[in-house]
Amino acid sequence: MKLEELPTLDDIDVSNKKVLLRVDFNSPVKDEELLDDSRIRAHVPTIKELLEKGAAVVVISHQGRPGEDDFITLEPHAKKLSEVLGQTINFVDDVMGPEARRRIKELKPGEVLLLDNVRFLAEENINAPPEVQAKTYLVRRLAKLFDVYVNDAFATAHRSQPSVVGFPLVLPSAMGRVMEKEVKALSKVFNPQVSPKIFVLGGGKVPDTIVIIENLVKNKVADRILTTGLVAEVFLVAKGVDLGEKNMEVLEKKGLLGLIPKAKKLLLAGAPIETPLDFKTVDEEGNVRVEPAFSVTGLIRDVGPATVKTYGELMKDARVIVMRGPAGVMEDPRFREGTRELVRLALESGAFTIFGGGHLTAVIKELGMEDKVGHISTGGGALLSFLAGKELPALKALEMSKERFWSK
Ligand SMILES: Nc1ncnc2c1ncn2[C@@H]1O[C@H](COP(=O)(O)OP(=O)(O)O)[C@@H](O)[C@H]1O
Ligand SMILES: O=C(OP(=O)(O)O)[C@H](O)COP(=O)(O)O
Repeated sequence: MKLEELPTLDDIDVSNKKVLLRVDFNSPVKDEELLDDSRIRAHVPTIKELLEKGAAVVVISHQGRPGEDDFITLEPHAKKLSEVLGQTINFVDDVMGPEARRRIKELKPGEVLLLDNVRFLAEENINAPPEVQAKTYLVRRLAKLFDVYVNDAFATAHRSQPSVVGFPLVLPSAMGRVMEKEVKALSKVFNPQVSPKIFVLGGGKVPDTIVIIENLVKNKVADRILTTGLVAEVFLVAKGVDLGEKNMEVLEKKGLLGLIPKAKKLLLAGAPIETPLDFKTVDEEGNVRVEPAFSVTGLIRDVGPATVKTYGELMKDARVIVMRGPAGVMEDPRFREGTRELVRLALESGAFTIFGGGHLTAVIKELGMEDKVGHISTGGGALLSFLAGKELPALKALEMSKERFWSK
């Protein structure tokens, strides 16, 4: 099935219906506060449209992952949503317990209820095929309270989790406006014929990024891959560079050392992967300095100026630049410069730019350069999986839903 053939809000009747709307409100967080509200704002048109069409809208999302600092309640998201929607949002600190179910049942057309972080449920943290996820407690408990399921969470479309792929198998389903816009825009802007294509990949989700790099290389999508963030550290170690005890400890604690053989394999196969020349580091006394990548003594926090310059030069040759994940720990203003400069250089390069992930969206806004961007995706991993030619489970599930409910 072609993606354009998936049902949208134009194809479903939601008047007086109870709609379960999966969004991605997952936002950068510091000290339990939201650092950026772009993802919340992005879903407002879908929510407004459903309300205007007479639906009672129950919104479901995740935030962070268990064990991470950003794994928090959606209470701040509810406050923000009320503000940007200009309407009071009902919030329940529960997902499928008696209180949540009571509030869902009582919700009236024109009202919005936000459930709490769906990853508070163990089931949501497991990836499995749609048929399996349709049988989870979450889906069995909640599906009977709804008439329609709408998936607007493009940024989570690469996850095969119950709230993404389980509901479409048991409820008539459609894409929300964000999902529709992303899928249509990316299919249009990402022309396989236009090259060179440079991918600048950073951030902290290294296992996902390595799988994506494998696909980018296998399908010959990327002409060059410039690594930053923790992704770069793994590739440097794979090249045999000694990053020092402290950085190796970080990689070990994050469970990233196991990825080194995969990274080595990619390098040995001649994958066009570049690594940073220098880093901004911090020592135990809190002194920040720039150190060459091959003789690092402090804790790596950002890429250094030589890396920015070299990557900037390489980006000048690109016709398409895809960037995802920050180059350093940009939550700390002392380590924001690498990410900011790389974003700026990409935007000034003249290439068509595609940015993904919550952190970079925040930087583009901060630079005030939104008008120079080719496409800002709400997704990071989902965007790259899509561009690397992988099937997105969320779309696959919507396709299965269409076959089950729409062809009758
Ligand atoms: N060298 C580094 N060491 C530790 N953490 C890093 C490093 N570089 C980036 N990070 C962290 O990666 C996180 C963002 O990664 P990720 O979630 O993959 O990006 P995004 O949300 O933009 O998709 C940030 O919290 C940032 O602090
Ligand atoms: O922020 C997200 O992905 P991204 O960092 O790749 O953009 C999505 O909310 C998915 O989150 P996950 O990678 O914890 O499944």
